[in-house]
Amino acid sequence: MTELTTLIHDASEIVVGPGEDDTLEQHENAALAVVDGRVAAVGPTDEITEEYPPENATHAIDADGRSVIPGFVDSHTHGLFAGDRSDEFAAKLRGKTYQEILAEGGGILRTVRAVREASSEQLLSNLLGHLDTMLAHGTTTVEVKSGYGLDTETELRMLDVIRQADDTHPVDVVPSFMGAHAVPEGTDAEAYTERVIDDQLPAVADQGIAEFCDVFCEEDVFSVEQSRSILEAGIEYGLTPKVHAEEFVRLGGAQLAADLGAASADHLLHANDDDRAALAEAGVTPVLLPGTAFSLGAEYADARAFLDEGGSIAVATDFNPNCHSQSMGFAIALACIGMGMTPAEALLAGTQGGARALDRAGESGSLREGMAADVAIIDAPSHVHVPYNFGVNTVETVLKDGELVSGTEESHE
Ligand SMILES: N=CN[C@@H](CCC(=O)O)C(=O)O
Ligand SMILES: [Zn+2]
Repeated sequence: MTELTTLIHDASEIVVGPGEDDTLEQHENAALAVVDGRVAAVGPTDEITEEYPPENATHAIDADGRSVIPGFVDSHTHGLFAGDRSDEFAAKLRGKTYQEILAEGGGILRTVRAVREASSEQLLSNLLGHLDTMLAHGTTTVEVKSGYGLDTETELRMLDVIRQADDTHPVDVVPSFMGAHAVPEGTDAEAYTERVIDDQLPAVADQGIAEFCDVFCEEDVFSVEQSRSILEAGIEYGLTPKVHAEEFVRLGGAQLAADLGAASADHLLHANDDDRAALAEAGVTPVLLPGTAFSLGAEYADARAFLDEGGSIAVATDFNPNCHSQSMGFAIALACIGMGMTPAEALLAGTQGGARALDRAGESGSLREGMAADVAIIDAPSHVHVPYNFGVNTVETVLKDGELVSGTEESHE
């Protein structure tokens, strides 16, 4: 006999996921039953509690008029790093550009120096701290990239730390190899591309510690041809491609992502209609990162044009030393206020869309029957309060696989 572990009841609403025509499917005055870490039933409280009485539950949570949503799936972060680049934030405000800082050996290259010097223990402690913050803000699955090592030893060390974090922290951590995040000092893009393909990728594949392979396809970083050769080599090793595309200029990364059938193309600030059509046609999830545009003072990606293509899009934090926010709630607020998405569209993009970008749409990002019971309870009666309360964490309680992992039980007894 299966064991009922958790019952959430008397929620003002439970957001299940995308409904017909990509609207929001939700139940009002709702309950959700969890068996063995999975959603067993979701619907009106009176119906669900008839089948699953609260007194039989191992753990009953009275949501008491609050909104219940799927845990956020943050599908693009560089959340493992060391050092402090807050002075670059100030320099950018005085007019320095991101590319100027990188060309002077700052930016990514500065974080590379700090990561190479940091011990694995220090790196793990940094990442676990960020995961705690993410979890408290409702994120239950997060992608973390390597890419601050730029040599085989440090890239492997980063991926090993990401694996350890996944093993020890309640948040699911999805590892992406990004040896091609920048060209390290003392070499050029062409020579370094060969090192990524000949040295780093075989070692990463040998350890089996990455799921995706990502490339910064950008002017003065990696060309479309170099990006293609890295991602094709990654595919040979079983790594699914992702592309940082059209962030500062329109170079062709989106078309490359479409050609390769990548899981996602990310940033896309300068993508045009042809790029959007190609991504939709190829089923590549566009991942929009409004926090990056916000922190760079750049123009936002054209979310409405992506939505008009009809496919699902993702919104993620891009948490990294240049975009220092772990909060999906804030990214969703920016998606609404900066990119004109509706709260429902932005919420779907931060849950189901993120899961698609990580090839996990059948596992997380919605609260349909059979999905992982990854749940955030909002301290407000509607999911609209997530972006409406921008800059404020509205997440009160988080469950991962049906287990309470953040927030207090007392508040719901
Ligand atoms: N654009 C490239 N990479 C990161 C920034 C990483 C950094 O500046 O450390 C991004 O996605 O925004
Ligand atoms: Zn990135």
